Amino acid sequence: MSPEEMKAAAGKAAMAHVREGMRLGIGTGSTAEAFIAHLAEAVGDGLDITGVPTSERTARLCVEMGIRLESLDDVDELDLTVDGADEIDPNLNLIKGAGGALLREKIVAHASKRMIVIADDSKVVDRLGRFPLPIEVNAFGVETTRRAVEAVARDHGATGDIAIRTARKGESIVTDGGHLIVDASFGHISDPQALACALNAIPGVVENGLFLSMASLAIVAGETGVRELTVP
Ligand SMILES: O=C[C@H](O)[C@H](O)[C@H](O)COP(=O)(O)O
Repeated sequence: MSPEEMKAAAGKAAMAHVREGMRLGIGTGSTAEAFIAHLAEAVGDGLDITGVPTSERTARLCVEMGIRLESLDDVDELDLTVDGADEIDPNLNLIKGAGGALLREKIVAHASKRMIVIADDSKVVDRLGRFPLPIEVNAFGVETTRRAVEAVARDHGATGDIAIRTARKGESIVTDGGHLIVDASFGHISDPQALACALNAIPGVVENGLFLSMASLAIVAGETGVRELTVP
C-alpha cells in the first residue's frame, strides 16, 4: 500500500465508529482529510451528523464536501473526535501540530467524550520525541518565548534545534489563532507530562503539541492492513 492508500484505509476504518446523530470533532491534516472524504460520502448517502472542524482548512473542505458544521460553542459536548497525529506512543500519547492546528485540535479533542487517532504505520513510535514537538506561542516577544522554551526543552533533554517555524520565504507561519509555532527537537522525551506542564507554564506559550491521555483508540494502517491499538 502507498502512504495515500494507508491514510485512506485508516480513514475508512474510522467510519465504523461514526453513528447517526453524532456531534463529531473533525481533525486536520492529510490523514484526517482521508477520513473527511469517507465521511462526506456517508453524508451524501444520508448519514446525519454535525461536525466541528479543528482548522479553517478542514472547515473549508467540509463545506465544499457538504458536511454540516457548527461552532464548538453551539454544541454542548462532542461524541467523538477523529484526527491524525505526527507520533503515537504505546500508551496512545501523541505529538500533533505539524500542520499548525494543535491548539484548535486540542480544544476540540478535550471537548469530546472520545478521541480516535488515525495514522499510517510510520507514526507509531516506542517513545515520543523523534518528531520535533510543535509549540504554539504568542507573536508578542516571540524570541523571548523561544529562548524560554529552549531552556525548558534543554532541561528535559532536548538535543536538537528549538526554532520558530518559517514558511518558504523565511517568514514565520501564522496559525488560525494568529499565533506562531516553535518546533523543539528532542530525540526522545523522557517525561512528557512534566514537559507539557513546564512548557505551558511559560507565559508566551499558548499550548504544546503533546496530547497525553486523550486518545482511547488508534487506527493504524500498514502494509499488511489496518490494526487497532488501545491503551494497555
Ligand atoms: O496540525 C496538524 C495536525 O496535528 C495533524 O493532524 C498532524 O500533523 C498529522 O497530519 P498528517 O495526517 O498530514 O500526517
